[in-house]
Amino acid sequence: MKHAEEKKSARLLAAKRRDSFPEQQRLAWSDTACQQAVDWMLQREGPMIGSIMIYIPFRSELDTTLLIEWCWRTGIKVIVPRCVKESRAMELYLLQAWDELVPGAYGIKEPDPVTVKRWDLAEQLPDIVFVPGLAFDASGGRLGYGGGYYDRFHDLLKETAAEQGQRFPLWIGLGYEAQWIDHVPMDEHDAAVDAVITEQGVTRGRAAWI
Ligand SMILES: Nc1nc2c(c(=O)[nH]1)N(C=O)[C@@H](CNc1ccc(C(=O)N[C@@H](CCC(=O)O)C(=O)O)cc1)CN2
Ligand SMILES: Nc1ncnc2c1ncn2[C@@H]1O[C@H](COP(=O)(O)OP(=O)(O)OP(=O)(O)O)[C@@H](O)[C@H]1O
Repeated sequence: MKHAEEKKSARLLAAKRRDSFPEQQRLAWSDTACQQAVDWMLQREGPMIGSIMIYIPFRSELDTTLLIEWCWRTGIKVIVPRCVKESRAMELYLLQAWDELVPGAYGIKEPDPVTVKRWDLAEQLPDIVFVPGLAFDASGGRLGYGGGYYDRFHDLLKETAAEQGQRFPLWIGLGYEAQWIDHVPMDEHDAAVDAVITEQGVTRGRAAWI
């Protein structure tokens, strides 16, 4: 990987910066950003959204609670991943209530694999995937924790979309304004986001059509 060292130091810096904001500030930004995502989903043209895939926040990540609860109230299906550490893959589950989450890999809350309904990608792809990040840049660059989980999942989605003749989901980053950086070092396997939503609104990456 060409940018391994550069990414490592960028990760440390970005994590430190994101952690430095007081929790109350982060929660306020999070709720506003979630509301921006709701407004965008309501205003965008095309068929109504049927399902989203979204992360459950850990550490100082943007808190997605408001967006998830809005989807539940609106009848939009909420799909949440679970990490399989051995293969660095993600399994998907249909989340319907908070008590379906249990402590999982890396201390992230994940759907209880024993009781929660599995989501079969081959049957239906989510319409939107909201991805977490340590930092984003204006051309869709995204810096993650380095597990490659979302990049690998992006490949799987691509294959599945091609096999099933389904539309590829919108790939949207969620973060605070404070998470913009000038340039995210991107390797060939890195998936760029179509847009980033923050408390200030939607910023399109290379996909001006969103
Ligand atoms: N909420 C949430 N869920 C998510 C992600 C995420 O970023 N946020 N992921 C997005 O990919 C995956 C989890 N990826 C992770 C990868 C590494 C570490 C981690 O703790 N890394 C160590 C350093 C690793 C090492 O090199 O030893 C660390 O940061 O201290 C955590 C999560 C899947 N689920
Ligand atoms: N599509 C892929 N197939 C196989 N390995 C991959 C793929 N994408 C990434 N990897 C591997 O995963 C590791 C982490 O990649 P990278 O540093 O880009 O992670 P990241 O995008 O920051 O993390 P994440 O997506 O988990 O937030 C690298 O070793 C990389 O080679």
